[in-house]
Amino acid sequence: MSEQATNGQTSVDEEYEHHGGFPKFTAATPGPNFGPFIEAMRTLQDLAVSIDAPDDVLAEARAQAEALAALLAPYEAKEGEATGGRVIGLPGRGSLLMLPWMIEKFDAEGVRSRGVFRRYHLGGNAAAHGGVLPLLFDDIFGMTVHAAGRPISRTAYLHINYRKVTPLNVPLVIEGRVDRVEGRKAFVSARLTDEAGTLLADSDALMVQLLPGQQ
Ligand SMILES: CCCCCCCCCCCCCCCC(=O)SCCNC(=O)CCNC(=O)[C@H](O)C(C)(C)COP(=O)(O)OP(=O)(O)OC[C@H]1O[C@@H](n2cnc3c(N)ncnc32)[C@H](O)[C@@H]1OP(=O)(O)O
Repeated sequence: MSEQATNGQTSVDEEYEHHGGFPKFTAATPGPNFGPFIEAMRTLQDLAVSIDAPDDVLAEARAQAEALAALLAPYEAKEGEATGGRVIGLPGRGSLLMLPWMIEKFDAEGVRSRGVFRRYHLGGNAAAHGGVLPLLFDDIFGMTVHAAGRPISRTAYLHINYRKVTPLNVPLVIEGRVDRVEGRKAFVSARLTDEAGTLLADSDALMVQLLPGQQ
């Protein structure tokens, strides 16, 4: 823990601990039902984008979905306290927004993650939607700078080369690394391949370290 500055301002070390204006995130350890609950929600997302059901079935589904929302609404928590996104051992860290991929490697040399794009990621003609690849790359870059020991940074730019169509329900691998650092700037890159090593997309991005108090 850093020392408190005598003039009442926070010290540089404390600003570092707060990672700019970000809240400090700690890992969550939910009960055993959280992971299966999130997986069931993903299956629902797959079905919500793929069903062709009669209206009486939709009426029943709507009633059940509204009942589920009413059950959960009293437990809404603010950022940094909600469980989703803070469970290291779950796909996508237990976040429904993130790709449901598992981190395999997380160190200063780089981050590797493996998973599949699912039916709810469909863009067109059996390929992943082009808009979900930046989500995957941006998340791997956030983790990559974190694993490299850099303070919380924001993505200033992110460039993607779509080399081949990205298939659904096929195990894929993404690897990210820090290429170089210039002051607040970390230049990062990542590659998305299939398990045979075929390149599907690659990306490079600039992650800029936040200043004290910066949102
Ligand atoms: C245990 C529980 C689990 C936790 C385990 C997970 C870990 C995970 C951690 C969370 C990780 C969060 C990760 C959030 C990731 C996002 O938030 S992504 C969201 C999308 N990005 C944004 O919203 C960013 C919006 N933009 C901004 O906020 C500001 O533009 C920025 C990027 C902070 C930069 O603004 P600034 O601080 O005013 O800096 P500025 O002086 O303009 O630029 C600094 C330098 O960068 C250069 N630069 C800035 N922008 C650009 C650009 N677009 N192109 C080229 N150069 C640029 C400048 O030229 C300058 O260069 P130098 O002159 O110093 O050489």
